[in-house]
Amino acid sequence: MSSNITWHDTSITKEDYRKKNKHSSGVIWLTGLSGSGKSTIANIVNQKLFEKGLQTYVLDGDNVRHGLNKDLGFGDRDREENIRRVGEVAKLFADSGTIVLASFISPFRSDRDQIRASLTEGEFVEVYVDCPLQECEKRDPKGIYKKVRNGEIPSFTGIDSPYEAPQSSELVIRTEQESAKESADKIIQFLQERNWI
Ligand SMILES: Nc1ncnc2c1ncn2[C@@H]1O[C@H](COP(=O)(O)OS(=O)(=O)O)[C@@H](OP(=O)(O)O)[C@H]1O
Ligand SMILES: Nc1ncnc2c1ncn2[C@@H]1O[C@H](COP(=O)(O)OP(=O)(O)O)[C@@H](O)[C@H]1O
Repeated sequence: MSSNITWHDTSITKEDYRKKNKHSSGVIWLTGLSGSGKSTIANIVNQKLFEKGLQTYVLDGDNVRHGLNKDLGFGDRDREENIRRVGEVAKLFADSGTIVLASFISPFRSDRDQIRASLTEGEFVEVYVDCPLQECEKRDPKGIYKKVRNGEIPSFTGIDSPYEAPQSSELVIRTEQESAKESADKIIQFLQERNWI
């Protein structure tokens, strides 16, 4: 299908962008149930890194589904395509020297692993935002679980659509047991240990 398309190398490389920014780049991938705390934590990390003068950006499921992926729903195939496209976008951001905070349910292990494989080793940090369904449902920040229980939303993750928890993520964050700020600090500490920042 793409046999007539040629890849163009640019004269400014990822390393050049990183040198200019004075820090490394890559993808911090937050995965977990709806309401587990992905967006909240991604936002705190983003704000803290931004305040340090770093080049960062948040890619968030709800937002991306308003634009780039507004043609996609929540069947297995559409979720897979959602994550594939977002993975490609995240890779472009990483190539531009940006630290990307990607916050998506991303329920399928193979989809997340494919993004890891598409990036250079060490550029993908999987963060499992672990929170029991019962607690997510109690929080229900958008009132979405209420709608699910009223039968208004089919194929909802954790209810009647699967969630495959990571088995070897770089970080596990238990948001029922720690504050969002503590979780954000853990991620930042990890980036410091890995010499990203
Ligand atoms: N059926 C169903 N299942 C799960 N989630 C649903 C569904 N319908 C709508 N929503 C809302 O969409 C947000 C999840 O979008 P994602 O792009 O992260 O999902 S996925 O990775 O493609 O599974 C999710 O937002 P978050 O709460 O931020 O995770 C929900 O608010
Ligand atoms: N430790 C915590 N970490 C993150 N969010 C928390 C925590 N404790 C309570 N919350 C609350 O839980 C909700 C999580 O919502 P959100 O960040 O939108 O989750 P997600 O993006 O995973 O759907 C927010 O209302 C947030 O204030």
